[in-house]
Amino acid sequence: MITHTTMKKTQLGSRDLLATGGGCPVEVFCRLRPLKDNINDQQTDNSSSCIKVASSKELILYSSENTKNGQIRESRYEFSHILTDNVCQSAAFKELALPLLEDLIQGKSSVLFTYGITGSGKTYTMMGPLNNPGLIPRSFDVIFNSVGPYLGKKYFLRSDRQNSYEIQSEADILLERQRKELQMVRNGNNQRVRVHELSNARTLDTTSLWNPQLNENCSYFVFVTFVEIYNNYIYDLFDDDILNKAPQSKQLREDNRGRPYIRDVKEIEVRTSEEAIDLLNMGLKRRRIAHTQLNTESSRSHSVLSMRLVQFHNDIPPTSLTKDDLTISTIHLVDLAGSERVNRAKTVGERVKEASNINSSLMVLRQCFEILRENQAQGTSKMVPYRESKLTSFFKSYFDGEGRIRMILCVNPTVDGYEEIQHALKFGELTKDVMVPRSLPPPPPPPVPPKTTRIAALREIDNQQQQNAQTVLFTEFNAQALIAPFPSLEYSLLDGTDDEAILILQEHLRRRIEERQRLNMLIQEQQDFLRKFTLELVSDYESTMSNHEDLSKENEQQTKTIRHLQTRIKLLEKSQNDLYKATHQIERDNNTLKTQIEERNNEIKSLKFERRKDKNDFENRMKIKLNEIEQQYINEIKTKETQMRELERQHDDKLNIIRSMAARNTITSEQFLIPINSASSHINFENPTEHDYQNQQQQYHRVEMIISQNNNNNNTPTLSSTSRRPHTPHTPNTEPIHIENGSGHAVVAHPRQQHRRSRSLSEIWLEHRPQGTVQTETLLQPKFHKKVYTQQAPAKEEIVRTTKYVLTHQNLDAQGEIVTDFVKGDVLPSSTGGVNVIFNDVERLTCTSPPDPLMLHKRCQSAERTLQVTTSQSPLSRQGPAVAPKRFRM
Ligand SMILES: Nc1ncnc2c1ncn2[C@@H]1O[C@H](COP(=O)(O)OP(=O)(O)OP(=O)(O)O)[C@@H](O)[C@H]1O
Repeated sequence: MITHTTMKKTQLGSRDLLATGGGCPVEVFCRLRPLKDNINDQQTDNSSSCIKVASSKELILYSSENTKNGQIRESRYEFSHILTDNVCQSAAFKELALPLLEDLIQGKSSVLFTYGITGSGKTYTMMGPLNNPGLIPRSFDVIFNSVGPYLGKKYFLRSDRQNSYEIQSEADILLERQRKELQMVRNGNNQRVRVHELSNARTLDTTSLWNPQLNENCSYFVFVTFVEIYNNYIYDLFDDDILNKAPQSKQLREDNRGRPYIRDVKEIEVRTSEEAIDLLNMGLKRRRIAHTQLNTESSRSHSVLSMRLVQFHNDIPPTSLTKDDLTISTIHLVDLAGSERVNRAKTVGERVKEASNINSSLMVLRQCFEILRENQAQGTSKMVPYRESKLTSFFKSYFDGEGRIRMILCVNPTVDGYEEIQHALKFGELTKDVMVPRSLPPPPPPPVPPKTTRIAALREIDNQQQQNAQTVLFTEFNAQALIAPFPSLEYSLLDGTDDEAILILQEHLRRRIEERQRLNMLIQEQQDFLRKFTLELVSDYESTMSNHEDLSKENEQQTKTIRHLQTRIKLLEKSQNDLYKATHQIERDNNTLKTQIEERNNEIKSLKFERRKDKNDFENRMKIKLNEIEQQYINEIKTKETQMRELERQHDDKLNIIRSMAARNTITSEQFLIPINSASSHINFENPTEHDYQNQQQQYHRVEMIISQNNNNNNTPTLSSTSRRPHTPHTPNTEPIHIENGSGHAVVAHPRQQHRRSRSLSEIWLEHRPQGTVQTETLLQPKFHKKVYTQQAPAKEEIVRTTKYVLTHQNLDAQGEIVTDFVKGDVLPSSTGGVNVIFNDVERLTCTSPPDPLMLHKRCQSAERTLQVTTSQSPLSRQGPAVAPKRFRM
């Protein structure tokens, strides 16, 4: 029965098993390398050791640099066992590998790693030199010393290439043997001869395996495979194709029980230690090594030598033997490539790539152990990254409990590798705490017949053979009797009457007849036996043939299934490759997009930066411009202020004149109300604007009109001199002026609004009344003391003699009434000797039809302060007015 115990373990799960106490720890042994290289007899660069062995399980590591307070830093590490530098190869073998070989014979699997930094003695420990072999050659010796006498027939088992074996028929065995011999003849056997020479040169390990449980009633078969994992690709070191320039890497697969196996790997049946060591040496020659600064022969790949022991009980007849009757156990001896720091090993080119691959696969191994430990210590269930490297994928089932795991931590205790040693020791100590599920014990062996039974059986066979031989001898004896010579009758036959002779002859003939009858009977018996035997044979043959046919059919069926499965696998592989390609493409696209996004982001950043810079520039320019504009406006305002002051000064002069005139004149009509604080009359004397100035001008004009009317009507209230407006508009007198009219009503006038134009007698008016001007019948007419009248455009000489100019202009308004404008101006001499007329006033006389008397009455009642004059009292008669009554508004 096959005793691969992995699957059940895997299904149970390591945590469950550990929880139930079913785990066993990874055993970590530390082997110290002597400082002096025994082989090359070279002293290493740094001859002082940084390691001191404290006990068989503990060592102390000393730092090369002192601490701050001048003390040497030391750290302690504990392992399952420490092998000091004086432990020889044989002792190391007994300590490290022998227990695993005992397990192997008992049907248990295991894996033994050598781990360490480059040049620490891993290959030395595993392979060793010819005269001082390492663990692998010694393991071969011990295994063949133990099971050698009980090896089964060669080629009886053939690997199914999926971790199991098929049982071969006699014919298949014969064919296989012929094939192999033919192959050897074809190969010229050169290589084998050469490696045989090597194996003969080595020192044989005579250690015999003490194994009381070795079952002598079993047949044993030993198979070996040898692969290397280089740059995360698996190569078969037994495959001659590896000598090609571009060797094909092997795929890692899982069998139907989830155990990894290497597809199409060459598994060679070995019958002697020499044969195995020959193969080992052949593989080693093919393994990739290189010269580095730290090791003249540095392994650039992880090598895995797997020795598989298959056993079955002899009491099972070969014809009824099945796969399930086989007990298969494996030991994997793994020589890991050394971790190395590129700057220390001074590697370049291809070596750097190798080193990075080595380091990364070792890192995955470390991560697996670390996560396993974390999961176990903290009860977490983090995913263990087995699949991240071929090395860990291959041994995944061992982490799940297929067998024991042992690790030899090789250390070269030179001081200059302190940090790396510390790293390796830490890892070793951590690994020691990792638990792997315990392998299930192999199934109980089928009842083994006692040794005596076997011998008795052999004796029985021997007796039977002897009996058969005797039967044959007996038969031969009787045959001799059958041809026994007649008795001598020379004398008797001469005389026909010789009765005595006749009697003798008769007797002889009678005996011969009897003998012949007996022989005939015997022959008959033999014939019957033969016939029966032949019939049995025939029937056996027929049944065998029918079985054979059945098997052939089954075989065909299975071959078809295999082919079908192979096709499917190919298809799956193809689709997997496609998926890989697609994934790679997606990754590439992804990277491209990421790069593009980064570029865009950078562009956006630079644009933002530029925009911010532009904005700052613009703001600065704006500030400068605003300052300039502000300055310009301030200058303009100052100029305007100066101009305004000048105008004010001129008007002050005029006002002074008006004031003096106003002191002599009276206001007659109470209807002439000067609006006080109305929107139109409001002037800001503090900061007078052009509009204020115009308003002021209009007020002057009104006052003039009032004065003009007063002169006509002689019905005037008195304007007290105290109520005159102040001299300057900047210091306005806000007190109202009280004016009494003739009817005793008090009217209020604002002193500032009582400006009037100068009426100095020195003024000479030039009245320009164009031809066709209609004489209106208005009551109010402008009056000029001294005036020159003209209908034409005045000549320069006429204007020079005058100081004031007035132009009478008429037009019709929307109601068809005549509107008369008196446009007035000051005549001022110009600097070039001419004159300028500066127009500064317009008086308008407007005629409007009178409103409804009722409405008029109402309006008079209201407190509306509008200046109005009613010139006609005639209401609307039935006949209608001959001349429409007029109302004048100023
Ligand atoms: N225990 C030892 N006794 C004597 N010599 C040793 C021992 N261990 C290692 N050496 C020597 O040290 C040198 C380096 O050893 P080895 O090649 O085994 O290192 P390694 O760890 O396999 O290195 P790499 O990882 O680079 O392959 C070899 O010359 C070897 O002979």
